[in-house]
Amino acid sequence: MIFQAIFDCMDFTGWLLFGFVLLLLTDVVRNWRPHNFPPGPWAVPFLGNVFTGVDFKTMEKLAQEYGPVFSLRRGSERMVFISGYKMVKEALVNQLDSFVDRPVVPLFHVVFKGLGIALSNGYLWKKQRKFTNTHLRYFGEGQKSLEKYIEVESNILCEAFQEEQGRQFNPHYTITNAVSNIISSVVFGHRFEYSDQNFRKVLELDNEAVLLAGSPQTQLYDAFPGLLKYLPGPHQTFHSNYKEIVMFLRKEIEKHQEEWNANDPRDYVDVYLAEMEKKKEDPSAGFNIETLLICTLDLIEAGTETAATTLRWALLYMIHYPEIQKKVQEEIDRVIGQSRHPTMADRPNLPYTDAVIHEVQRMGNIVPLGFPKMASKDATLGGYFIPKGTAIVTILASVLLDKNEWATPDNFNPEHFLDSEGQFRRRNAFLPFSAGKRVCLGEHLAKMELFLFFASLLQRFTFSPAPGEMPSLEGVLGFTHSPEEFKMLAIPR
Ligand code: HEM
Repeated sequence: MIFQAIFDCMDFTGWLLFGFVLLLLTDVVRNWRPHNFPPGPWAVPFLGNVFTGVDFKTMEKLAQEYGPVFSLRRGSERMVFISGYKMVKEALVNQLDSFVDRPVVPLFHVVFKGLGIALSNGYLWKKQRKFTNTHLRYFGEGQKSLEKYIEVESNILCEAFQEEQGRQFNPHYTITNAVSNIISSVVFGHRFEYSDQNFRKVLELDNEAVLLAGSPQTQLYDAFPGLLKYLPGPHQTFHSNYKEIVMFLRKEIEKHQEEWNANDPRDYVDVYLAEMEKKKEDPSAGFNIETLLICTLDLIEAGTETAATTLRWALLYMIHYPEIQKKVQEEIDRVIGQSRHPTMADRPNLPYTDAVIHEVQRMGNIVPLGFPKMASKDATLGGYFIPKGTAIVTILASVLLDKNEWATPDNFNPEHFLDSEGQFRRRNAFLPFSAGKRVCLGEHLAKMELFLFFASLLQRFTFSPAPGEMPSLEGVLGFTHSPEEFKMLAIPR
């Protein structure tokens, strides 16, 4: 009776208010924080914390306020953030099976569709990762070994720098092309000339996509994919860039299919095509053309942007710290000299150079938030309850810059990786490749690339800023943390 009377005298505004309160209540009930869930800032009704930029600097501030395990809500999805070496190690290493899966990230899902290696799960992920790992490990020997490929490419890169004849230039795409040529040789059996405009376009599209992936406007897509897919915005550029990259990769695969000879496997794609024949009886392992396409995307992308960005940071730090550059060159001159190329066998004899590369990776901090993860089962972390299916972010930046682990966390200091005798010293909190079951698949390859490219460049050149233009060490935040564009001089030694 009372409700009837209220309804009878409600006007349009009253109904609007009533509808809003009802929606608000539904939102509150639907997004009720589970018992003992990690704390976090107050979330705006309906939207959650979409106005909090998910970048490592903001996340560090939140960790100071809420502790090493805290949460945010985007739309109606809750995300848990894990900060600092102690807690990240607990999550990835001590609780090895708790956070193995990837969540569906709508922005990426449009492209990767849960296939391939980096964003797949379960049986398909296990099979694809194992197959790719085996191929990378036994890629080839002698003239076709990974080390040989990197040595040859380092030489070509040095020649390209030489052609600049001491003039100022931006090394961005020459380095990216050189690094990409290593994984391209593994995957497609050939490299791309630095003058190849088609490939350059692919590298530029990828670079733009990686930058866009980190912007708050693009990330808004993850909170409201159903609505935003119809609206203009940076997410549209992101998706159309990937469309073009995928088209490029598809053409390479089609060429391989035409030329395929079961008795003469030349590269990853050829070996994968053979595996597709063998695994016909096991469709859930996912050995088919669509998964191959995404595996090549994973490898080319993860194998290019990361190591190339690290090398750009390396040159930038050398420009900023000429006395450190000089010490690296002196060590290389003493151990290798000028008459032969650096090899992996030289690494144990170049502890200072090795320490500098590690310190570049620590300060470069190129994947600050790691790759997204998901609780594979109900878990407890730092005393908080994390239900199965919750999205997890391990803040790798907070490990590489952890005040409890590094003597001078915010300063470039190769001594972090040297003992009192000047010998190389491993550090547990050095986790740029993450850890646990999802640890970077290309760690071994990346370490070879960084060492051989860096040592070859410093053997042949001295790097300095373009006159009057000391480049910034601030960095640009996208999906990766990369240097701002800079020009430099490469003076032959
Ligand atoms: C300096 C260079 C590199 C860095 C810093 C780096 C870093 C990372 C990180 C942080 C992850 C996420 C791990 C996790 O989820 O816990 C990852 C995954 C991955 N990386 Fe790398 N990476 C580098 C180079 C490479 C290279 C050269 C390749 C090429 C083979 C590669 C292939 C992959 C793949 C396929 C994954 C996904 C693994 C999976 O989900 O099972 N990475 N990398």
